[in-house]
Amino acid sequence: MSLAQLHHLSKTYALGQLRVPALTNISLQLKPACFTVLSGPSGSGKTTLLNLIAGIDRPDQGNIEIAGQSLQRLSDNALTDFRARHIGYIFQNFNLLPVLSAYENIEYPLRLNKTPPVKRRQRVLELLDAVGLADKASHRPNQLSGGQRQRVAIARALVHQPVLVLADEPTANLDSQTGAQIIALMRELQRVQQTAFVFSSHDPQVIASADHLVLLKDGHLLTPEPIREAV
Ligand SMILES: Nc1ncnc2c1ncn2[C@@H]1O[C@H](COP(=O)(O)OP(=O)(O)OP(=O)(O)O)[C@@H](O)[C@H]1O
Repeated sequence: MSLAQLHHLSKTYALGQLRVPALTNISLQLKPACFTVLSGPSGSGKTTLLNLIAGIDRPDQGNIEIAGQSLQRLSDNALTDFRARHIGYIFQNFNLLPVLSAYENIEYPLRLNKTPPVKRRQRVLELLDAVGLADKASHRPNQLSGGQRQRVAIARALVHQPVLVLADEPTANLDSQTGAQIIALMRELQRVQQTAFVFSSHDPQVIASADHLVLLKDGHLLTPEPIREAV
């Protein structure tokens, strides 16, 4: 079974008169509850591909289907709504709201999708506990370490029970020990919540944890490794 299918995606950026081809003819299947890592040299198109899968940007050619929904067919508003309901995104710099506490940052997507207060509270407390931050609920981002901020970002990405969580270089701003803890945490959440994760990364620790390694070079897909069974 496939969770997401990418069909012949291409994307070119315009930079003044210059055209920069970022992705060329990418076709790929993403399996449910699987750890997929996009790797490749700087500028190979990893972030561009993540942004297309997330529906943050649209391809020039090709189509993406996630859980049976063709993203191409959705209007901009419907795409935003689809993203809010089905996709979680962990940004490289975490993108937490500085004036909100850890609790409020995690709760934010549930406020947006109008989850009733009692359910919101239950789910936020569950996630705070799952990422080991139950005692830091009232801390603001500037009162947390880098690894703790990353945990808040992970909890926020998972709180609305998306089918797919995307992360751009999830360990890039962490020391290697904290990075290893974050990978182990995401593995555990993947197992418990049955969510699929797709990361972009150069980090050998992240690459070693992949069920499915996808290599990009100059916007082209190199032959992917066979998919290992998800644990
Ligand atoms: N907004 C943009 N305008 C013009 N060119 C862009 C833009 N964003 C990315 N590019 C170009 O598209 C190509 C792919 O960029 P992308 O950021 O997807 O690569 P990446 O593999 O994520 O790189 P890195 O590992 O350095 O983050 C690069 O040549 C980059 O310079």
